[in-house]
Amino acid sequence: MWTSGEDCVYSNEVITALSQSKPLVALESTIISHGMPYPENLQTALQVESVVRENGAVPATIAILQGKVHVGLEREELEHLSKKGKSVWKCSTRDLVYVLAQRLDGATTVSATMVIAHRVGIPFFVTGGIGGAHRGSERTFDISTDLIELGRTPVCVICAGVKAILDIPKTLEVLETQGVTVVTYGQEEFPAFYFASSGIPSHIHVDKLEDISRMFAVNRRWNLSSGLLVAVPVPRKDKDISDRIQNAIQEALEELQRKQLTGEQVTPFLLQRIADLTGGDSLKLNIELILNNAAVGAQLAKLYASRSDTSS
Ligand SMILES: O=c1[nH]cc([C@@H]2O[C@H](COP(=O)(O)O)[C@@H](O)[C@H]2O)c(=O)[nH]1
Repeated sequence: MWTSGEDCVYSNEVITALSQSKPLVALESTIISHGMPYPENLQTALQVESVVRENGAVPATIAILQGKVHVGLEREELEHLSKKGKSVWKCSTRDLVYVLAQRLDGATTVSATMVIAHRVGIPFFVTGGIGGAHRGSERTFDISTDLIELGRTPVCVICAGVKAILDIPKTLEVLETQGVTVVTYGQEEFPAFYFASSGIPSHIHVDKLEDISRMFAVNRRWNLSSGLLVAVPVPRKDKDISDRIQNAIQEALEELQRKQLTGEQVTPFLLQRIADLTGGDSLKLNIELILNNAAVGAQLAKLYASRSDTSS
């Protein structure tokens, strides 16, 4: 446990869980500030935490507030981040030292949340979708740090696959290069966030959470530096919504090209445009898939905590 009270503040719920070795699930905060509008972001963050509790684990939403790492947020802190939205620093691994040193507020992305979760000893982390290799990344080099962090931080990340706004085959190639084990839960095809189907077969798929728990136990026993990425298909398979989201993705990508946005602005812009163009349907699906991931992640954390062959 990271005991430096100077830099790290734990919520009471998280402190108790850590001291009693209860299963914990880390949650990111960029999804709250940059991934969704207010008030849906606040409602979703609270719901995700409830789903984690209902499934037998303790939620630890991670963010940086006035230069301190918070592991577990109180309601007013969640409200603060939700309302400040995109004016909060989008903090990926490269930004951590700046945001901490300047005593800023930072919403942690998948990469920074992984770094912090690992540091405080939380092996499971639930999110919606990870960042990836953007379309055209062979020219722009726009590849999310999330993929690199997965290669060097041994945390089990539960997501709904990789968004179709990204280049999915390239994303999987980069993960392979980084030595990341990617496993799809419950189907053969790798899921594409809004869509259960991507047309791309998974390198590894399993049907039981016990298999994933055992894989992560091996990862930890071998002391690997890489993480385990678990892809959980979105539960709703509605052809009509899928078609509308597919069209919206095309339109949003064309707008992106015209606007010439780059770097950390790309993902929030696309998510917002797709939500606008689908009249909020993509946002509803986004919320559904995160809640589903939260249930799966909490069950997995609980299962893992009951193993007799692990120490963490
Ligand atoms: O559906 C979502 N996917 C991803 C993100 C966030 O976007 C980050 C990736 O950003 P970039 O593509 O700039 O690396 C992820 O780590 C995550 O925090 C999000 O808010 N919503």
